[in-house]
Amino acid sequence: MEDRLISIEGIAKRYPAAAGGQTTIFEDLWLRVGRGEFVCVIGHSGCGKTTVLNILAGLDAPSAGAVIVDGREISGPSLDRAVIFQGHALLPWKTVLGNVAYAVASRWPKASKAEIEARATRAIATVGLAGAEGKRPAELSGGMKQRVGIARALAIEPKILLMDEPFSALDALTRGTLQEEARRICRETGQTVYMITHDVDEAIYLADKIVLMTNGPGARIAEIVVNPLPADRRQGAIHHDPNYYALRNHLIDFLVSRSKTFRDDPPAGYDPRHPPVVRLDGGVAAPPLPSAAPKLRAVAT
Ligand SMILES: Nc1ncnc2c1ncn2[C@@H]1O[C@H](COP(=O)(O)OP(=O)(O)OP(=O)(O)O)[C@@H](O)[C@H]1O
Repeated sequence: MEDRLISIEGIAKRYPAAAGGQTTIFEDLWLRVGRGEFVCVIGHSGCGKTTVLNILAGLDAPSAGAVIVDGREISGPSLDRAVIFQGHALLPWKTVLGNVAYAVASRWPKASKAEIEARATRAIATVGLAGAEGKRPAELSGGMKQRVGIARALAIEPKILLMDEPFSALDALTRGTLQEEARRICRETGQTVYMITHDVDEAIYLADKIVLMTNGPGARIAEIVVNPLPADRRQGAIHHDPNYYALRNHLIDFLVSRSKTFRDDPPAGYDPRHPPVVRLDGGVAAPPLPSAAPKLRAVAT
């Protein structure tokens, strides 16, 4: 039985349309995320991924529906939910230690300076930045700044880590290293993560579950793909896993074709409250599948 931490319950987002009326960016989104799960969300630009993440962060509100975290409906930002954006948003006048300590002090306002610095120093070491505590953001590379962003988020021990394409602005080598560290840290700490990515391989490496969103307007969650790769996967070797190409093909096929056709041609029996959960286990094939897709088994949540 899943220990549910996040429950997205029928949320929609609408904006006034230029020609009058309203534009519905997405509607009737339902998703449950278990404690300790690493969820990656994939979908084309404009389908509302960032809007959903902002709603989870409490920075935006849905036009309909609700988000329940740990049994309570969220109504605004909270230190229980830390956000890591693509840009690092560090305070330029503070050192690495100062930036992380600032967040720690907001979380535990009664803690002593020594306790705050000790906690911040530990988080900085966790992301491999020991020795750089005294540097200011202008003295850091993009990868180092993003590490500080991760340290700052982790240092406050959030219930949920929300990441919006956190590695997309980095060079390939740094991105790979940070993906490995993010996965290691999140596994070691049992961190629950909700992350947006455009990078299919990043999702395959990091996620326990991959949420596929259809194109907007009126975007939906088309399905939830359970990652069949073993938990102790290694980044440089995942392409040797027998399920790797089937998974990759399935995700790319969705982005290339089904994300566009889903709205007009949803699979028979599609229920937005229970998007199909797809498992690549070589089992019996079930809809919704294009003919070229690997054998999948779809089960209701
Ligand atoms: N304040 C606003 N008023 C009107 N439309 C808006 C507003 N904010 C966002 N939108 C629209 O909502 C849609 C979803 O935006 P959002 O940034 O959530 O998409 P996304 O899937 O994260 O895209 P990307 O992958 O490009 O970051 C876009 O079409 C955007 O133009």
